[in-house]
Amino acid sequence: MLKTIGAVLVAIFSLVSYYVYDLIQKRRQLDGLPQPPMKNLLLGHLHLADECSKLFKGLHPHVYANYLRSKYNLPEVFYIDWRPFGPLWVMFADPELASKYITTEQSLQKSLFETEYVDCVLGKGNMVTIEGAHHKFVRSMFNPGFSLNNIMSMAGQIVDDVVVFRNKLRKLAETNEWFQMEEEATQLTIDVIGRLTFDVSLDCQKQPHKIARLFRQRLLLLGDQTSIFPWEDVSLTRPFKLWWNYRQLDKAINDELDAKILRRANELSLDGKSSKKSSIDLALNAYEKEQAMGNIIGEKKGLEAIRIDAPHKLPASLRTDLNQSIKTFIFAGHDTSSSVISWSFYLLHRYPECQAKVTEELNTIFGVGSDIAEKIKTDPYLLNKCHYLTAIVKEAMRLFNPASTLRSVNGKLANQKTTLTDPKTGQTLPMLMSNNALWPLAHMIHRNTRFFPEPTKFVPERFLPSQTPYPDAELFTPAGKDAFRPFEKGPRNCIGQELAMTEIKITLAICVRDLDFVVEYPGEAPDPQPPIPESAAAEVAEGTEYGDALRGAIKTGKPFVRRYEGHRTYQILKGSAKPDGGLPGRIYLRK
Ligand code: HEM
Repeated sequence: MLKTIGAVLVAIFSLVSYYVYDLIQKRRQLDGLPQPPMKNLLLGHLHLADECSKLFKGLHPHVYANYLRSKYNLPEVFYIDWRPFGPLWVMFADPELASKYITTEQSLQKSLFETEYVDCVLGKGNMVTIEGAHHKFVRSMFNPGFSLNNIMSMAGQIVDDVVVFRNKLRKLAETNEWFQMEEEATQLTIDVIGRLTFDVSLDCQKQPHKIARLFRQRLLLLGDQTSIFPWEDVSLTRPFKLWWNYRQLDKAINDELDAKILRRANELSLDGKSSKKSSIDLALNAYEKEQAMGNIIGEKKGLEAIRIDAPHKLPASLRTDLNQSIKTFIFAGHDTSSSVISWSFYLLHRYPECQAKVTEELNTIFGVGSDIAEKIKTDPYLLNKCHYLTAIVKEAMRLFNPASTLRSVNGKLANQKTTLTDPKTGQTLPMLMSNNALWPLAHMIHRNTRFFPEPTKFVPERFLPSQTPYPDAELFTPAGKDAFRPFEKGPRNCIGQELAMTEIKITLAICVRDLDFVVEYPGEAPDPQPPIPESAAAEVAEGTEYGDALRGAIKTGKPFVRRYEGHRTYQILKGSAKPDGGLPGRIYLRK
């Protein structure tokens, strides 16, 4: 017996020793590469994971690398080693290198850290995580539905949904009711996605819709995604609840899809094409055309062309692609757009001079006291003249970007570059190392002072060459062409970017001239406006009032209201980067 126990102990000891030895060898590969200081080879940068998760508790982890870069004055590509509790990160603050090696000139596969999470939300086979020919097929089927021309042709319907939103806000202003802006904006963006996808409003703004409810429930079920250490977020019932929620969501979407197919069958004109412009209509048109030409992968050539005019005629693989794509549009499109709408309201209140400028622009383009909703319906291209409004949306997304991409080098693929050369330092940097993830971190790139001087300040004019206070910024040079990347770049960029920009601009154009949103967190003074620091590292530095108070609270464990770069409305991770607390507050009619 003693012999057996002894043998087991020796085996465990040998395994642990080998594991530690292997980890230390892996950390040694980072010698001489740009990185923050390691405490020792055993712990790597885990002490920094601990520091960041305490200083920025509750915040979206995309703030960590930006903080470490300023604190340790790191170059524009650097490594952070969180193995074995996370990946070896390769962080990019240089937009040119990010596009050249990761997203555009060479477009790398999505990283496992991204695909595992997204597949858990949407199920396998969704547009965000599929690769290669399957991705090309699905993307090209949906491209027509998301083209700018098609979105502009649906502007009138988007206006109808925005008018419901504006009327709700007006009512909330009349009753002086406390509410969460992001909640209201999310119902609007789901209605807009419904319009674009099915050609009917899901009417979420008027009554709760099953699909929206199940989806929101799903995101909540996924728990805390900010935990770095596995023991921080454990739930035994979660897998079952997620499975049940998935079944219901799948069914609800299939029901809506079948209803759409039946409506389309009635709408089919004599030549067999639907004149409707929803993305499902256009995708079915594209599929039928490709199928008639024998271009569908996996189908034999010469099969008789089908017309999908009844739910049972939808091929099973196409049903799965459509169902997964609808889920993806809701996932990728609802809270990203609603967050930008929410932050734009917040920022316009905080910066009255910007509010005055946008009001002046709206008055000039649409007329003083005009019904902007009606004017956009008559001529949606008037939106193209709203240059300052567009700059506000861009600056809101620069400061509070809702999403980004994570990639990895797959050693099995031929012709893939596995090292990069940083032209500024001349150093060759490996991109392929054990368990690593490459992050062209929009949050950090958007704070790169070469392109965005005084990065923590809200300055919409920086996007307008004739008005920018930073004419020497590299944003206006070829090097700066990819510096603003809220929708990412290359073949895997956001398919919904024209829809997002159009719906956000329509919403702001219709609402912000008359409505003023003021933040109010429960139990806190309304309208918090902490000073804007030079950087996040300067804000939390020891010796500053906020930095010392924060450290005191960390030590004592007392509750503490955090802020980031001078904003109480910091970003949290819940599917995407959203405003903390759903951006709570009250709305007022402007005099
Ligand atoms: C302000 C709003 C939005 C932002 C900031 C945003 C941002 C992004 C980003 C950064 C990606 C790349 C993700 C990755 O590589 O993993 C992406 C992909 C995607 N987005 Fe958006 N998005 C927005 C709105 C929308 C909307 C409204 C839709 C559709 C209704 C949408 C649908 C998608 C889809 C389907 C993908 C995957 C595309 C592909 O891989 O081919 N997004 N988005």
